[in-house]
Amino acid sequence: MPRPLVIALHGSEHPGAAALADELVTLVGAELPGVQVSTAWVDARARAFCVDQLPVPELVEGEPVEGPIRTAVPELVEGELVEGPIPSPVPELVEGELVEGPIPTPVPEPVEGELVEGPIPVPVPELVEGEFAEGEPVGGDPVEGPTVVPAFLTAGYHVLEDLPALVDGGVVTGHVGPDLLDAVADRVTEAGGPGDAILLAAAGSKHAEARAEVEAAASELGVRFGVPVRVGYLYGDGASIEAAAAALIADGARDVTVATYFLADGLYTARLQGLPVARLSRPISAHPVLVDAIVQRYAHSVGTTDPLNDPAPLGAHRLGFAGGSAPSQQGCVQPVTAQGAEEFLAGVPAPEPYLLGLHLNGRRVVVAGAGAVASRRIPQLLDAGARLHVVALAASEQIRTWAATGRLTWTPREVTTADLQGAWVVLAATNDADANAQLAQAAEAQRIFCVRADDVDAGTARTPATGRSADLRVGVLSDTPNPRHTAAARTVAVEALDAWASGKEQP
Ligand SMILES: C[C@@]1(CC(=O)O)c2cc3[nH]c(cc4nc(cc5[nH]c(cc(n2)[C@H]1CCC(=O)O)[C@@](C)(CC(=O)O)[C@@H]5CCC(=O)O)C(CC(=O)O)=C4CCC(=O)O)c(CCC(=O)O)c3CC(=O)O
Ligand SMILES: NC(=O)C1=CN([C@@H]2O[C@H](COP(=O)(O)OP(=O)(O)OC[C@H]3O[C@@H](n4cnc5c(N)ncnc54)[C@H](O)[C@@H]3O)[C@@H](O)[C@H]2O)C=CC1
Repeated sequence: MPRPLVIALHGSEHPGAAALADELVTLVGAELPGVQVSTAWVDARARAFCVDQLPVPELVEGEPVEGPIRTAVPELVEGELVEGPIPSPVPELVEGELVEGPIPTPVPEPVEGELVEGPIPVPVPELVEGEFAEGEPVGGDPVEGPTVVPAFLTAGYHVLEDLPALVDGGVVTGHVGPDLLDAVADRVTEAGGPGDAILLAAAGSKHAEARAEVEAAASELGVRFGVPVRVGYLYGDGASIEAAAAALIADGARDVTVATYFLADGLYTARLQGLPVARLSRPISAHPVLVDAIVQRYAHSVGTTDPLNDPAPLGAHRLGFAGGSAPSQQGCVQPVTAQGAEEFLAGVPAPEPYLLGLHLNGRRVVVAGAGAVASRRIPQLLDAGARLHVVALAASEQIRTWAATGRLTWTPREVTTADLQGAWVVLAATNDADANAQLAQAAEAQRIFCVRADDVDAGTARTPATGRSADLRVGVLSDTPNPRHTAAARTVAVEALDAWASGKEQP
């Protein structure tokens, strides 16, 4: 029974918000066959408007949600597209009983009036004020509660306080914002930008950390497009959008593109129309990058055995550009140059790796590739208690066995930088140098240590030969990486320590 997915959106009285919710349910649902996907709006007044069509006061960020969170799942009719945000009760299904009324997806080919066979999917949850309903599937395993993916650009009030307080018995993943720069950049290009400067238009927040996320997005956009970028806020502290536009113009910009840092059109984006700029990019909307970010977070959450204790879900993790042209200083450790080698040979001491014992118990470690190298290193990571996520096109028999017995998760597909979400360490051990390079670069940007199996100097860590003697752990690296020499030295060290220990024990 796959865990249901709830995509949490801010919500707005503007029809753009409901349209986005519908599109996301369709597009994300298509990526996650068999998973019940719904949306929920966090903002109470926006929801009230959409559900009841009542006028609402202007939205004010930072106010608690009152009343129930409602999913935007409308009455479900088999064979018809979901339209509109109005929820309606869906009958509970009982195995062996006649199905009456509308049939909730994803019942496999349900026919009204016929007996339901096989496992019964959890019904669309009946909503309880202040929490998500917990469904008990009839005759199946208990459902652990939904995975809630906050479709928010920054971790401000709603993501950090509001949403976690509302979710009971499920898991809230990290917000999607850190993954969406590619989508924002696409929208800028699509609009004919960037021109000679970019004005990044964001909602704003009272949380300084949330504003820092926007500033970081701005600087990454600047790197990508090579033009000045300023942030302008439509709400909250920080420079207003009008002030930021004026500042860009005062700096000489004459061909400004507004990069709209919103998921959908809403109350705020209307204000962008009056700005003295050359062009506006459209909101991110249902960009494939957003769909992928939601799918990835869901996939990670169901891959965890202990989701509520997962150190990752609420974290904000900035991802680099997937396939983008980041500058070299954002990449990994500089490759060894001819000059570097000469210096080394001339006796200039080279910086050496710092040996550290990592406590990985319960921490997410991502392994890209599942061949010989991954298979050799995974046992030590399992011994350390790491929560292992393997992403690889094909996996060794050993790794498939570990996956089958729940020791780790294996996702059989190409690795992407989004897989780094929540990781503390990544092993780039595919035999695809480009994939390894992209991972290493994105890991560098997020300060996740990365071992590159195919190019030690392009990673930020390397793997020692390890061994144990009684209560001692031995790790050996060599100044010039040399696995055989290193492994042999490890064996010598372990034997010497064993002899030393047995010598001490003798009277
Ligand atoms: C730089 C380093 C970076 C990193 O961390 O990945 C790295 C890099 C490379 N290894 C290569 C080959 C092999 N490495 C092994 C074995 C080990 N390799 C390990 C560490 C390191 N390997 C890091 C250096 C640590 C240091 O010395 O300071 C050990 C110690 C730890 C571990 O991996 O668990 C482990 C001993 C395990 C044990 O016995 O306990 C075998 C043997 C086998 O596979 O059975 C082979 C193949 C057969 C052979 O050649 O002997 C290649 C060539 C690839 C190619 O040809 O394309 C590269 C790439 C390159 O050199 O650039
Ligand atoms: N550091 C070390 O000790 C060693 C490093 N190497 C290097 O490490 C790399 C891996 O070596 P092996 O494990 O022996 O290779 P392998 O061929 O046994 O396994 C490669 C794995 O990468 C996966 N893969 C390939 N492209 C992928 C992509 N885009 N996304 C996700 N998965 C992908 C494959 O499905 C497979 O699981 C090689 O490039 C090799 O040069 C090789 C031997 C030892």
